Amino acid sequence: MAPIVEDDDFVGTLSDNDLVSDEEVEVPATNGTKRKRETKKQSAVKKQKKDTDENGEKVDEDVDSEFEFGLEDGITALDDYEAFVGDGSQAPKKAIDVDDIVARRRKVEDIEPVSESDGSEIDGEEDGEESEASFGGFGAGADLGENEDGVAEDEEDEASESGFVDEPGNEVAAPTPHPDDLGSEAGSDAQEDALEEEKRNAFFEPETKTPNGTAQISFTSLSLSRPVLKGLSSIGFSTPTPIQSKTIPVALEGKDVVGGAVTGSGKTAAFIIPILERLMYRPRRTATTRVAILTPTRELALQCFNVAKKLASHTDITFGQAIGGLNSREQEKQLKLRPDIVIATPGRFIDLERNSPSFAVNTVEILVLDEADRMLEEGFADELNEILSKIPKSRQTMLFSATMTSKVDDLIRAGLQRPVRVMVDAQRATVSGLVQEFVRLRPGRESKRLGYLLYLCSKVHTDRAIVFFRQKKDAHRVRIVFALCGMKAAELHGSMTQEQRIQAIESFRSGKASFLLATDLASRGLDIKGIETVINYEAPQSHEIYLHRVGRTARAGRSGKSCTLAAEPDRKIVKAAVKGAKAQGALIRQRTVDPKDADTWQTKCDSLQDEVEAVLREEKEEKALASTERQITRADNIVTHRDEILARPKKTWFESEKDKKSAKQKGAVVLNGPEVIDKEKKGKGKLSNKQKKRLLDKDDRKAGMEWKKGKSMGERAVGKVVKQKGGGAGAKPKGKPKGKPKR
Ligand SMILES: Nc1ncnc2c1ncn2[C@@H]1O[C@H](COP(=O)(O)OP(=O)(O)OP(=O)(O)O)[C@@H](O)[C@H]1O
Repeated sequence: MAPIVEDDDFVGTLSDNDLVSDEEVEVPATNGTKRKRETKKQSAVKKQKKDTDENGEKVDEDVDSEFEFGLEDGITALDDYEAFVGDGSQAPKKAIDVDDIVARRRKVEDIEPVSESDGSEIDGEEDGEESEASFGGFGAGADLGENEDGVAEDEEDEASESGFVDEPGNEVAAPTPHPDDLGSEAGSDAQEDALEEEKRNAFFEPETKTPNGTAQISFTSLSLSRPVLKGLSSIGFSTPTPIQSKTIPVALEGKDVVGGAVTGSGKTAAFIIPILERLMYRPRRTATTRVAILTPTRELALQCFNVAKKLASHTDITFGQAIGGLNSREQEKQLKLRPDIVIATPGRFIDLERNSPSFAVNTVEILVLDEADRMLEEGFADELNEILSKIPKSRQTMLFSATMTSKVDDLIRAGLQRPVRVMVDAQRATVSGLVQEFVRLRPGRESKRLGYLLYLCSKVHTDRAIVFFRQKKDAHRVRIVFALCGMKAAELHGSMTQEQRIQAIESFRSGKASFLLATDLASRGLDIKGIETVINYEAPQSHEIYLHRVGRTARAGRSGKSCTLAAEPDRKIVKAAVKGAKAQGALIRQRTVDPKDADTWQTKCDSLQDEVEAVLREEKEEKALASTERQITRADNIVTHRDEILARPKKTWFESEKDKKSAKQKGAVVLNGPEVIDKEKKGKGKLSNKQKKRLLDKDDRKAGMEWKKGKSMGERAVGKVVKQKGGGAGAKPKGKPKGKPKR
C-alpha cells in the first residue's frame, strides 16, 4: 500500500482560501467614537486578484471573480468582512498546528512518539552505506561490485533490467536522449542548428572577452562608489563572484543582460550592485520609481528585498514592495512615496498597478526578472506580457537564472534589446561542493518510499535537511508522520498563509525544525544558510527543477549533499542528473539502504495511518470551527460597517476567470507534469470546494436571490447577507485589455 494516500479531503494547515493577506483599513470603530486602524481579509474584495504561489505557480490568491455569497467552506467570499472587529485589533486567524494536535492526542491517548529507539532493528545498524561510483547510469558501475553487503550487486542486475544503466556495454535498452540530457552535453552549442545560431548572433551583442578573464578582481576595481562599497563590506562581501565581476561592468553601461551561473553563486548581488550604483547618479528632485525587480515567489521577493536593503544601507536609495500575501495597504502607502526600487511578485505588481493610482510604473528604467526562465514559462506568460506592456520599452532589462535559457524565441518575449550574454558556468551544471547521492528503490519497492525517507532522516541525514515533494498533500501528510515519530519538521507549501510560510522558513532557519518538508515553492532561489542536505522524496518534473532543488545546499562555496529516492518513475530525471554530473565531473554516489531498514520504518508508518487520519480529521474540525467563527465576525461586520464596505472601489484584473484558470493549469503542468494534473482532474469523482460553491450559487441565482453582474463586490455581498441594496462606488478600471507587449 502506498503510504502517501492521495486524498481529495486533504486539509492544509489552513485552506487555500486562507491564502490571503491581512490588510489594514480605516473603519469606524463600532463604538462610534473614533476611527481606528483595523485589519481586514483582502480576499473577497480583491475578487480577481491573483498572485504567485507554489514555486511561482499562479494561484487564485483570493476568491473567484464570480463573487457570490461564500458557500465554499462557508468562508470564501466573506473573508473581507471578518476583520471589522470592534476593538480595532486584527481579527484572529486561528493557526492550526499539527504539532499541537499531535501533542494533544498523545496526552489524551497516551501515545508514545515513534522514534528510532523503537526500532530495535534500526538501533544496531550502521548508517546506509555509500559507494562512491564512477557510474554513468544509475545503480551500476564497477565500484558497486566491491560493495560487500551484496545489495549493490543485486541492484546492478535490477538496474540493468530497468534501464537505469547507461554505461557502455551495460545498456539493456539504448537510452533515448532526453532533451535535458542533450542540453547538458559538453559542446551542445555546436549541435545547435544553423538557424538558431543565426538567430542568436543577430539577437545577442557579440561577446567580448573580458580583460580580467578568470583573474580575481576586487569590488574597488569595478569603479563602485563609496556608499555601495560600504554596503558590500557591511554584508561581508570582499571579492566579487565570477557572475558579479562579469555582470557588473556590462550592467553599469545600461546594456540588457542575460545572466546564467550555478545556484548559490551570487546572482542576486550581480544585478543589485549595478542597479544601486546607477541609482547613485539619479536626479533626486522628484521621487521616481525607476527599478522593478520581479521574482516568481513571495519568499524570493522578500529575500531579494532584504539583500538589496542591506547592500543599500549606506545610500539614500529607497525601496518598496509589491509582494503577494503581504499587507497590500501598507505596500500601497510605500509605493505612493515613489520608492526608487520596487521588488515584486507579478500578481501583486499588476494588482497594485491597476488598482492603486499611486503606483506609477511608466517611469521604470530598469527591469529585472530573477529566475527568468521560470517567469518565461507557461503560467506566467500573460502576467509578464501585461507587465511588459506597462513598462517603457526604453528600459534596461536583465534576466537571471541558474538554468537560464538562451533560446532566442523565449528571450524575445522578454523584450530584450541586443542583450549581452553573461554565462559563467556550463548550462545545467551543479556546484562543485555538491555530492549527489541516489538511493535506488528497486521495482516493487516504490511503495516503501516513506520507509526509506524515514530511515534516511532518522539515521543518515538527521538535521538541516530540506525534503522536496511534488505535492502539497504529500508534504503535509509526511509532516504529520514526522510529528508522530517525534521528528522536528516544518512544512512549506502553497496551502499555507504567508505568515505560516514565513514562520516555517524561520523555524527551519533557526534550527528549531531539523527538516523542512517543502514543495517546489522552495526549490528556486531560497538562500538558507547551513542546509546540509536536500532530499528528493521523488524526482521532480524536470532536470531544471532538480538543479534548483539540489542548489539549496552547497551555496557560496560551501559543501552539501543531495539524496534522491529513485524508483522507476524517477528514472528520466535521475538519468539526466547522472549524465550531467558525469559530464562536469561532479561527485555522484549510490547510497545503499538495507531493505530491512526501510521495511521496518514502512511498517511503522503503516501502523500510524489511523493516527494520521485522526490528526487530519481533528485538523479539519478545527478548521471548520475557525471558519465558522470568522463567518460570524464577518456577518457582524457587514451589518455594522455596511456603508464603508459599499464605498470601496471594485478591483479589476486583466484576465478573465477562464484565462486565469487556464494559465494556472499550464503553470501546474510545467511543475508537476500532465499526468498529475490529469489525475487531479479525474480525482475520485468528487467535486472541489470551488465547484460545489459554484453549483450552490447557481441554484441560489435560479431561486431568484439578489445577484447582479456589474455591482460592486461589497454591494453584492451585502445584498446577500442583509438583503439590502446599496449604492457602491464602483471604481474605474484603470488598465487596458490584455495584449502582447509591442517592442
Ligand atoms: N561576493 C560575495 N562574497 C561572499 N558571499 C557572497 C557574494 N555574493 C553572494 N554571496 C552569498 O552567496 C549566497 C548565494 O547568493 P545568491 O542567493 O545571490 O545566489 P544565486 O546565484 O542567486 O542562487 P540561486 O540560483 O539559487 O537563486 C548568499 O548567501 C550570498 O550572501
